[in-house]
Amino acid sequence: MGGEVKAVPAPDDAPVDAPVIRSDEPGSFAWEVWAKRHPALVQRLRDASPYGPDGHRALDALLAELADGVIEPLPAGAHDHERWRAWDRGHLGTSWFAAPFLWAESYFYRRLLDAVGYFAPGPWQGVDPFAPFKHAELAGPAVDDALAVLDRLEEADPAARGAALLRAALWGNRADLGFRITAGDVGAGGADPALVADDSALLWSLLPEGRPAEVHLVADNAGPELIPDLVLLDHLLRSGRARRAVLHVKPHPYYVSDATMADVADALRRLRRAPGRSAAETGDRLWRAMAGGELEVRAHPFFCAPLPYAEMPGDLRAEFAAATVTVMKGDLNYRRLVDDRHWPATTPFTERTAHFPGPVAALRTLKSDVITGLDEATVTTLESGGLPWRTSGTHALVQVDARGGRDG
Ligand SMILES: O=P(O)(O)OC[C@@]1(O)O[C@H](CO)[C@@H](O)[C@@H]1O
Repeated sequence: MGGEVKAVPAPDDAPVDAPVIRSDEPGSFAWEVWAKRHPALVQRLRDASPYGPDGHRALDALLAELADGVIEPLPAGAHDHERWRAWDRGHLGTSWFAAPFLWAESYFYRRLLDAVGYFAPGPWQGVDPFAPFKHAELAGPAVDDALAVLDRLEEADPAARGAALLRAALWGNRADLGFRITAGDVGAGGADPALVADDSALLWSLLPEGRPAEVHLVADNAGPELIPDLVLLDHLLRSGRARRAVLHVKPHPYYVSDATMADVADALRRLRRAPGRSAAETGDRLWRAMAGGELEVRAHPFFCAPLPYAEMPGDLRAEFAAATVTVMKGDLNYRRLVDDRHWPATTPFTERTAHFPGPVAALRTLKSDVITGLDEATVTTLESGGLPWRTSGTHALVQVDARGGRDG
């Protein structure tokens, strides 16, 4: 088991006593990620790209370091060496398993890019190692099938269409349900038993039609998740619920499928050439919105930082402070929003988001241990089911803190 538990600076003066999630408990979700998922990922990378001996050697060395070494710093010449020294919280030189899961995994992806020569001058510079997986997902017929549903949604009234698109963006985070909206879902508006919390009415109330809202969406995964995110932004712009939309993506490849600018461009091209009329029109509208500035993509370095959002730098804080609402997509953004700790599940979501500089909404399928904002009855039902509801992606949530900026 890990040594000293180092507290991440708290966003306020309240004592933070929930234990940080680490990876040193065999059998835990975080432990399995290191022991199984990452070695398997390295093998997939070797199979997907024809790396030379240097690449294979660097991947071998990284795997050996993960298994029984300590966390090594970036090479002194790395362009972001200083940035990572600033982001270090004393974990360099310690075991990967003892460091906080959030910190260590973020740094693992940074080191993986080094191993495959992503940043170094040479033939692999700028080549996304995860691109083969992303492209395969985007090219699949499942995306066409999912997008065909948009034609049917055109017939729904705007509120029902919005509800369906919000749900598609939410379940898109599971990356296999994207647009599989059945006719019954459109406009049904009923409670979804797989939602452990649903503040979607509060989210819509922040975006009434005709107000000059600026919506920020912090993207998670590319392809089957990013497409419904883009379609949702198009809906908000088109229905007059937003005047401007800002899409935040990662500045470089991360967590396998996280979206970068290149993935946004691929998704928009995919929409434009989709067989369904509505999908192609949506792609064209978004293309024009990019040209006109109504849709802007940004890629702040902090989106690949190993730290919670409570520690975001001032320039990013100012961007979110100016937003009518910021929508955080996915599991990792949730972990960074509420801080990656073993919180009691009934800890109020709004208590954990008081540091955020403006109204914020989380759209997340549950894929890791952290959870907040549940009521007692929901927790009892979930726990009595005996299933891994926190980590299996079978459940999802929409949680909203409409107040924003309470910690000054
Ligand atoms: O952010 P996402 O794509 O929804 O999920 C990221 C994720 O798959 O990666 C981590 C484990 O590798 C977990 O936080 C989570 O399950």
